[in-house]
Amino acid sequence: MSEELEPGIDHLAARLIGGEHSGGPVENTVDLGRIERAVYEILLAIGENPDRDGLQKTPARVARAYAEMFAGLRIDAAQVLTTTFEADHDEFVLVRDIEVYSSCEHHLLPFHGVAHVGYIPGAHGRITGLSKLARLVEVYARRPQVQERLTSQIADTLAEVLDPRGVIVVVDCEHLCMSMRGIRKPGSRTVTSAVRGHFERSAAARNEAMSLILRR
Ligand SMILES: Nc1nc2c(ncn2[C@@H]2O[C@H](COP(=O)(O)OP(=O)(O)OP(=O)(O)O)[C@@H](O)[C@H]2O)c(=O)[nH]1
Ligand SMILES: [Zn+2]
Repeated sequence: MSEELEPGIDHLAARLIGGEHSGGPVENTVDLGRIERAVYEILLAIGENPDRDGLQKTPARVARAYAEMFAGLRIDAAQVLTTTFEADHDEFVLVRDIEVYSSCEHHLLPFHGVAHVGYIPGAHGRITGLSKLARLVEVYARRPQVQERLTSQIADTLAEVLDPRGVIVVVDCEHLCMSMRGIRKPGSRTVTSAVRGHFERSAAARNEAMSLILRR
């Protein structure tokens, strides 16, 4: 079993989130060996034989998958937004339907769906690259999460770093912990929203943004 994170994994995580260029260096490492030992124990505990042919590499595979799924824990989200541009544009900017794969922190099962991220640039007219909004979603999604916190973390980081007039974030996901186990309601969606600045104060601005978010 490997004890240290393979160099390739950190690079993979870095590329996924933005890497040295926009996500900052990945400073800490995941203890792959520890995950492997734990997964080996889980396989024993469910009554499987972890040493049978098909399962021999499973603990190592799961460890690498976890390193990727939780790579966001080791990345400073604010670093993702360091590329900003001056622009005359002071109207609403929205990136819709950003695919989200996250893990619920209660069951470590996936929840997946879409995020819609919009903001109105601030008085200084600074905007960020559109892809950076999706990278911001990635950084927070690749952590053990609850959907409410994911939504507000995206909104708060945008509000802090860009100092925009307003921010609106809507996340719409299906939680596999509600679909494949427990209450077993496949297809149910959870929708969470977070508004900051102008969108908190103005119902008209909120409604206009929501109509663009919901437009099909
Ligand atoms: N608010 C919120 N709840 C979540 C999220 N993801 C999972 N949950 C819920 O977390 C709760 C955990 O409840 P518990 O009673 O401690 O755990 P449980 O016995 O496995 O619950 P059931 O899922 O109802 O079987 C469940 O109601 C989940 O649906 C999330 O992102 N936000
Ligand atoms: Zn869950």
